[in-house]
Amino acid sequence: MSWLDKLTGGFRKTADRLGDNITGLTSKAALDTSTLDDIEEALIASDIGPEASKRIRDAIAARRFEQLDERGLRTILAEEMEAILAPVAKPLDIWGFPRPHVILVIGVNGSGKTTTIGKLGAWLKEQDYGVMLAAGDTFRAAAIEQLRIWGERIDAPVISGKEGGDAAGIVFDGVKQATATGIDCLIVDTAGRLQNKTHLMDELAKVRRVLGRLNTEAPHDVLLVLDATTGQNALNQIEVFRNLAGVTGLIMTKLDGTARGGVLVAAAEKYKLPIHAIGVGEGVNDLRPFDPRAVARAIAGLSA
Ligand SMILES: Nc1nc2c(ncn2[C@@H]2O[C@H](COP(=O)(O)OP(=O)(O)OP(=O)(O)O)[C@@H](O)[C@H]2O)c(=O)[nH]1
Repeated sequence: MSWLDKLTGGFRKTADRLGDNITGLTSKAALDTSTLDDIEEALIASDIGPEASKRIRDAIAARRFEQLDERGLRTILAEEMEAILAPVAKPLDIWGFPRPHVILVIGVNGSGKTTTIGKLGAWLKEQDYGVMLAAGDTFRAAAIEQLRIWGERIDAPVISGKEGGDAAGIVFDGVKQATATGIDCLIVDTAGRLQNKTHLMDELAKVRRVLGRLNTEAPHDVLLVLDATTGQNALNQIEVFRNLAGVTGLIMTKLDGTARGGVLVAAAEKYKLPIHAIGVGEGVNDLRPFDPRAVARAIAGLSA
């Protein structure tokens, strides 16, 4: 299956929800105010968020359509969602020296952090970059083990310690070893226990201090991994982690199998943070750079 087919398939449930919500809205003779209101409501009900939904409604109103059939409406929605998504689509750029480029990956437990790190590592390796992983989530032994398994799968070395060990120490070792062995990119897993925010903030601050001592530019990226199935809760997580850790970019995962993929558009409009990639499956090739046109058309239920 091509990646584009996979993308469209991944967004099927989201597109179905949007489709259900807009059904019948275009049968009226003219696109009047009440139809525009209904379209805005349908978008909000599709997790696209109040800000983006209002913006899309205003854009449709400004285009002064006499009438639209359903396919026409889907096309306009795709165009307007693309206009929101395009400014935040930003491929990860790991150029720059000195090496290694350090990516800190943050997010709540279960958001798909470890899987995303594995997939991201595989994607970078595909481009011939040397990749190393660091198991900075020392809170659970299972998390360390899971990262080791991903390391084996993608053939990347993994720096890890004991359960309950010092995350900053592991990151320190990671940078040292990555530097010594000429690794291009070090990807660091972190704990995501929001239950104890002070501890989490202290831990992330310590990791940053240690990194900064070794390389003033590091971490080069702080990527927040979000689980699309949590819908609006994903937006709350942006709010929390932005304040907690300083987020430089987003990766939205689990867009397959959820009807809540519209939250991607909501996040783009509300926070304007770069979106680097999206996850549409658990497999090693299921993370891809964020293509705003393809994603907007997939959400609108149009083939790419
Ligand atoms: N369908 C689907 N499942 C995913 C995706 N990304 C991750 N998962 C699954 O989501 C679950 C949680 O992913 P993890 O990578 O363990 O999440 P985590 O944030 O590291 O969680 P902890 O290890 O508890 O800290 C796993 O079963 C993954 O296989 C995705 O894009 N699509």
